[in-house]
Amino acid sequence: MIEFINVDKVYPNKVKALQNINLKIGKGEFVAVIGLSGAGKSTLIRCINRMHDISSGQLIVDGVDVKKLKGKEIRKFRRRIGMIFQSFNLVTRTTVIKNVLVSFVPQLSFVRKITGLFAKEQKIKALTALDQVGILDKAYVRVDQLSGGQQQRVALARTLAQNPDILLADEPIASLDPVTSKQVMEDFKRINREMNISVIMNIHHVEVALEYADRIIGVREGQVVYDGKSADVTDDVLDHIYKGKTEEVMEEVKGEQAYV
Ligand SMILES: Nc1ncnc2c1ncn2[C@@H]1O[C@H](COP(=O)(O)OP(=O)(O)OP(=O)(O)O)[C@@H](O)[C@H]1O
Repeated sequence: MIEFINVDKVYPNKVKALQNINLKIGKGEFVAVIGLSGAGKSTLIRCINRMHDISSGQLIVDGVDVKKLKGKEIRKFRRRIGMIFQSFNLVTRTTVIKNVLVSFVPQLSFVRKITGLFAKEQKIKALTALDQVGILDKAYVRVDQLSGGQQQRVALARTLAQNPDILLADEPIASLDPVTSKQVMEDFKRINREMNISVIMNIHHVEVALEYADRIIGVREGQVVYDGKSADVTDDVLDHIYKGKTEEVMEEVKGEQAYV
């Protein structure tokens, strides 16, 4: 369970990115966070694994008060929370399996670290994770020979190899074409259902969010302005979350018409 209690986040430049956030996200939920650019979606997600510190309030993740974690505790805590980024964050000049094995480096002994020797059990875990995302046959292929969608699956496998309880995804399909995006979203959905891993995803594609997520959290100017089932999201709800956008587009259209 992830619980935000009266959470505020103010960046050092005084930008109030989150204001009085109160949320409860249960184990195994698939949540999409939507909203305009700059609304606070990334900040909301990145507070969960302490990539960003909250400024006030309380954030409890599976009974852990995230704000109180220190040093080694933060690293240990993060191992339970996988993070997927838009840019995949892979070492492209090496093989797929090596990229997945990298996730075990913090757990290696000093000798294994300097020799790069991974235990058999770790290799099995890495291969299992690649199988779970359907790219086991690419294990010994260099990452730079893979498509964007396949690279995102490698990133997903690297995270799965750690047996996370929670998967945070920050715009995971932003740089993928629509067909590949669907495949990656199917992977997330399968992992969510079959492994009961909670997924909290920041996503710009509203129609994809509505199709795959069970719950939508709409953020506007740092505040939660909608929290409900995807099936209950109406045009009015979207207008409320994206308030201002329609008027902006209309202004642009009017401007363009003036040129014609
Ligand atoms: N490191 C930072 N330092 C200062 N301000 C920041 C920082 N990161 C984000 N912000 C500001 O906080 C607000 C929320 O940003 P955030 O990145 O969370 O929004 P977002 O909804 O994820 O946007 P996008 O969809 O464009 O990624 C914005 O006004 C942004 O400029």
